[in-house]
Amino acid sequence: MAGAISHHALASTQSYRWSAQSSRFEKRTGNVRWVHQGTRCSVGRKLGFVCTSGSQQPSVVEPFQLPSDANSDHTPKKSSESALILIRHGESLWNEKNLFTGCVDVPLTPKGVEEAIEAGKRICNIPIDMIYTSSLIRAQMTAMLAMMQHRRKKIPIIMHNESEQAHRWSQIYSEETKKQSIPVITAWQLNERMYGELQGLNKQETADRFGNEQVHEWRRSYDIPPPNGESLEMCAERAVAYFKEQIVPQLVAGKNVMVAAHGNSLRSIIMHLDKLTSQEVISLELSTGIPMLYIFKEGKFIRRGSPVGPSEASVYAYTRTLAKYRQKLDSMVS
Ligand SMILES: O=C(O)[C@@H](CO)OP(=O)(O)O
Repeated sequence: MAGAISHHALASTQSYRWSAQSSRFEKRTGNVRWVHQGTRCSVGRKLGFVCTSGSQQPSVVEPFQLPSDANSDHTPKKSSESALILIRHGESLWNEKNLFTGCVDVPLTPKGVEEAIEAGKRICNIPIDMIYTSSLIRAQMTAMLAMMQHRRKKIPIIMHNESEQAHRWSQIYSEETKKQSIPVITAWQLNERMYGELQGLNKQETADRFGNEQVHEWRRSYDIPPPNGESLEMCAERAVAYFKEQIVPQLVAGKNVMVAAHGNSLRSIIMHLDKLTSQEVISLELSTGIPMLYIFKEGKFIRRGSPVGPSEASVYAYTRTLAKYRQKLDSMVS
């Protein structure tokens, strides 16, 4: 039953608890709100995650092959279980100015840099084998800054496959060095939705001009595109297709993957993972710089919220492998 759920999460250092009495998550912090409806939790504004039913309570699952040494490479396992971390980039300069950004390539603000570093601290105990980012610098900065916090200290390295020459010129000729690195794949398919003629316009001024309702429809509806831009549905056609074709096979192979992308490209992926309807996705909002963890197990994605901090126990108890990996890291330090 839904009342059995107790999840920790999300957008701040506080934890949130499911209340059986009120049938909803009761705490609200900053711009995060959770609303529960029925056994499948839906989505309030600034969603941290969609909660799960009682059958998906945090659990320690059967072990599979553990990394024998956390200092060694995190060898992908023949397992049906792996971790997926989704993270929206930290605040960008145009988020700060409240401008429609879409595919315009703007960097993070100092606050966005802080958010990325903070996000990295939260996931610093989770082994990551591969990173996918969009082709936009705000997502790439976020991924890199977050990885700088990882306790394992592997180096994220961007794979340059844009031409045969770029690929050849970036070869690494040391297996040992390769083992100490994490491949970063950049893909335009994970870019923010193209906002068309709204790109560069102020969101408030646009709402004043066209009305709140119209602008909300452009920003959050599933199938209504902004003028000459992409609807969420159009964005999903490329982002979800890429996710299924390129990222899922890595998870199936037992690799742990981080995806650093954007509000709307991630909304479309979360809509797919959580099987949200086109109505439900309207109220799905993602905060900047908040990592969300899914466990991929036996072909299913199980939402596990966000590590509140590096020392939080619950996320690492979701699978025995994550717990063991963290123990190894702890023992290396002590
Ligand atoms: O401007 C954008 O590109 C996006 C994300 O910042 O805005 P919105 O939240 O309105 O989809």
